[in-house]
Amino acid sequence: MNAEQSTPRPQSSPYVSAGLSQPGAAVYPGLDEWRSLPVRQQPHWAEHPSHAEVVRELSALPPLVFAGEVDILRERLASAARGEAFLLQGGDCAETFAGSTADAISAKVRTLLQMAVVLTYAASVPVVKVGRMAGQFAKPRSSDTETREGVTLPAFRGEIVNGFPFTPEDREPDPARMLKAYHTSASTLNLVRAFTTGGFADLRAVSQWNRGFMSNPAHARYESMAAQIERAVDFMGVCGTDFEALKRVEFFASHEALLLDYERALTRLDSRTSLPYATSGHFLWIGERTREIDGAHVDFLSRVRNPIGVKLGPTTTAAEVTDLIEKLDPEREPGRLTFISRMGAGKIRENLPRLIEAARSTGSTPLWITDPMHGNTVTSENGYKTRRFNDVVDEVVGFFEVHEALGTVPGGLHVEMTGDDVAECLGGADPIDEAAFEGRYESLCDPRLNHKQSLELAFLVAEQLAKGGARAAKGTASR
Ligand SMILES: O=C[C@H](O)[C@H](O)COP(=O)(O)O
Ligand SMILES: C=C(OP(=O)(O)O)C(=O)O
Repeated sequence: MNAEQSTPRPQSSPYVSAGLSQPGAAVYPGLDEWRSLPVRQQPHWAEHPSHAEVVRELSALPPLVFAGEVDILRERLASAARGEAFLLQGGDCAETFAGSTADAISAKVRTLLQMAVVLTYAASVPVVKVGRMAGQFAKPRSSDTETREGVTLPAFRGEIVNGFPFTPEDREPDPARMLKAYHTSASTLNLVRAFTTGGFADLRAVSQWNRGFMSNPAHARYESMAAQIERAVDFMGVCGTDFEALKRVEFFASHEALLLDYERALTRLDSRTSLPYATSGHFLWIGERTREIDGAHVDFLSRVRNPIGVKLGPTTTAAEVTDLIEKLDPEREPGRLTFISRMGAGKIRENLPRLIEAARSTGSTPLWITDPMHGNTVTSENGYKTRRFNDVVDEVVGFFEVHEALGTVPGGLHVEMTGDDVAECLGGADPIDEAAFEGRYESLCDPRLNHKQSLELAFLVAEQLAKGGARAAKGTASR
């Protein structure tokens, strides 16, 4: 595990000490077991005067996603694990309440749809689209505190916990923020659902998704691909094809299941099966700092039916991988478990193979995806957290190389990105330099790819996928 983790601090809840589950929350055997385990990266707010009331209110609110949708995503992820689809997962490092505007959500969704079109068209592979959005409000931190000019305050842990401004009032964790996160997630999801089913995502509008974005090389390449797609669609129209299927896209929401008070309060029993689902998002992942096998996060997520991801950093051992499989996917259920490797460009080729081999030895076929962001964070000369686009690309290429060498499936990409024209990651075809950070660095935590860099990465991934597809086809032909 990571040396950055803070000390485990078992926490208690008034409900647990009373031997009760939260009023209104799903009651199911084992769902509260996590409360007796070491839990990392939580605010210490159980004694806050509004904590119990907020949890009670959250427990009574409607689910944000439905169990049936979650089951569909599990099936889609199973196809990706078999190599029949590719998972594209992306969004902000940390969503913000004020930043959850219609324009920002639209730009993010359009960018993801553009990336998906590039992957689908250039590599002939269906893309499972998952936003890192409508719930990505909690952040694990390397340190519990932050010091500026001799003043030490609690670290910013995402707007679901505390505020970003460096004042004692803002940095004080406030449970009422969980309600704000819930309502912001609900309005974001509402708009995403409208965008993806109400005509905005119609494939016949593929070139319109480019409108409003700054012109750049990836943009021009996209325009030319969009024109080809539109010609093909027109041709199909002339042939009498029914376009209903092109009008809407499936789009799922995901976030790191970090804040267990929130996740537990939003867990509901599915009316069809009476099984527990975390209804804060379709896909939830466990972060690199909270994936210890005997910890609260792994235990809690082992008990819900959602597809679960686990981040695997450079120190992950083969034994940790097999233990995670036994705990999170004992039935070896297709689509249940996704491993998100985030090794760093310099380490992936050496570290990933033994983890894949370990998983293979258990008879499990998890979905393997790459997060080429989190292992490649550096600090710029002018003091910003950043990532070099070339490192991101190198980690992606390493991921494909490792899977090709082992004959396994490189199943997806997980990126921190935005549809906005920010300057947070260095490089790209229309290069961002350090000076640009001064006016256009907006992330409250980690650096994101901007719209151009995201599109450029999609073209590069599509090339890798197309090469793999061509090799597979050749292999099949010669068999
Ligand atoms: O997004 C990931 C983590 O929350 C982030 O990298 C932690 O950053 P820190 O090391 O600045 O706390
Ligand atoms: C914290 C994150 O990543 P990791 O757990 O891989 O560090 C994240 O994806 O926001």
